[in-house]
Amino acid sequence: MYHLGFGQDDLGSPPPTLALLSGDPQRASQIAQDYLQEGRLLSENRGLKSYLGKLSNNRPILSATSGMGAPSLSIVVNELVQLGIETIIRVGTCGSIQEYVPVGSIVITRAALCRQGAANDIAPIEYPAAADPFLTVRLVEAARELGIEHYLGITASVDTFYEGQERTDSANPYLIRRLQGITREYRRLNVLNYEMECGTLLKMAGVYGFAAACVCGVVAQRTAGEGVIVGEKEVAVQRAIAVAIRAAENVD
Ligand SMILES: O=P(O)(O)O[C@H]1O[C@H](CO)[C@@H](O)[C@H]1O
Ligand SMILES: O=c1cc[nH]c(=O)[nH]1
Repeated sequence: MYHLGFGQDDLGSPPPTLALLSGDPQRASQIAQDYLQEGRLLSENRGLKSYLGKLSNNRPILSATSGMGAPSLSIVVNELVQLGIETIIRVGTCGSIQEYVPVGSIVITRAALCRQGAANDIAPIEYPAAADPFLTVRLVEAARELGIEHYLGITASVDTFYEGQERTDSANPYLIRRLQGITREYRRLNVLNYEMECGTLLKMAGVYGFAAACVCGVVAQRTAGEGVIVGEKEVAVQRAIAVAIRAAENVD
């Protein structure tokens, strides 16, 4: 595969049909090293690290990198599906929009408000960005079993970390009118969190015919400020990974 940098022949027998997909290549490594058996690097191309390993039930699994944002994710997901991947769990980070969703907890997406340009190349804007219900229930069950504080709900997937998530403490303090007040509006609409890949992933799943779901560790609390709470990020990420791994182990 041109962008992933590996192909069918690298995947062994039986090949994996399941992938965990992280925005951050470091997280893809962490999953392979700390949570998979026999994890080995398949490729590192354009910063996209991909690992092959096994779950505790011996099932093969990929730990891959989407990169940040929907355009990069769309390329990676397309190539993963060409390689036979049938189930994708995004393991991400996010910013909370609701006061009751604290930093350190996790958000499991049941559907996404998809404000992403790349998704419009794949399906009409009205096309639903819905998570696979069975996979999503697996994530919720995993969080319950592991005793991890979790919230199930709607995620806002947008194209920019700063302007699109209504951040003004950045190189661009000016927000165009349609983004001024958008976080408050989403809060009122019961949207739980902001991130940058899930909506496009879920639309691709509907169109291509694979199962997808998303779990994100909360690293920012947008009712309190704009910044990422770096000191609590690792805990949030580890919780999201643990839940994704447990859910993956229970996929049929
Ligand atoms: O931590 P990851 O998976 O990259 O996810 C979130 O973090 C990045 C922004 O900091 C975006 O990709 C966003 O979706
Ligand atoms: O606030 C945040 C934190 C992580 N990722 C995002 O997209 N937004």
